[in-house]
Amino acid sequence: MTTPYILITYYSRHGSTESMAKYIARGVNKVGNIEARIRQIPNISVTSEQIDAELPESGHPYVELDDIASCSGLLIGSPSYFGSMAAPVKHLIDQTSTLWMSGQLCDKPAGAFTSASSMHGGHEMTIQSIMTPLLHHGMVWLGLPYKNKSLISTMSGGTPYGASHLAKSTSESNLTLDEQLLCEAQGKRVAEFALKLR
Ligand SMILES: Cc1cc2nc3c(=O)[nH]c(=O)nc-3n(C[C@H](O)[C@H](O)[C@H](O)COP(=O)(O)O)c2cc1C
Repeated sequence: MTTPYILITYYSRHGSTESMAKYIARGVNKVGNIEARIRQIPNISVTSEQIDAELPESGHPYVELDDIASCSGLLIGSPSYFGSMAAPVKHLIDQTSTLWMSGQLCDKPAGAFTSASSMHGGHEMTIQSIMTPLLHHGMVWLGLPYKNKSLISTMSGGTPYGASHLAKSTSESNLTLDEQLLCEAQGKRVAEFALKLR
């Protein structure tokens, strides 16, 4: 029997959201009997003729529809772009209509995480923008409960809707300890629920 996995898929241009994905995977892998699968979301092109390379130049492999279809839980990460998910993330989600019709994601746990460069620039809104389509899929939305003390102590990212990182500059991807702990807590929670819901 294959080990169940939580798919952590993200888009990241400057590394912050990718960094969060790694901490979230740590939380998943702490649970046991379930593993983290990290996949990046490819960028999209402004010219429809351009074909992306099949393999990314660096980092995690590109996500495929099969990764999404067979996961036991899903965590999607996006930088905050104008208070919403980045276009490549929406583009990926818009390719999941076959999974919506077959109900393959229904009753599976889900969450989202984001990196944003200003404190009030849309952390929560970005996470909520990802929540909407995943609710259409019938997924069971999981936030971050306040029993995680880092939600109170954080002076940067971290929301009850999902993990976030405050990247003070575009290239700043170092998470604070509170942000790291919240990422881990989110991964662990989704993994635990995935095992309960199976
Ligand atoms: C097109 C664009 C729009 C952005 N919009 C926002 C925004 O609305 N709020 C915000 O706080 N940061 C915004 N940012 C900053 C990014 O969210 C931030 O740099 C993020 O940490 C990048 O994540 P990455 O390192 O994973 O690429 C924007 C950046 C770009 C390029």
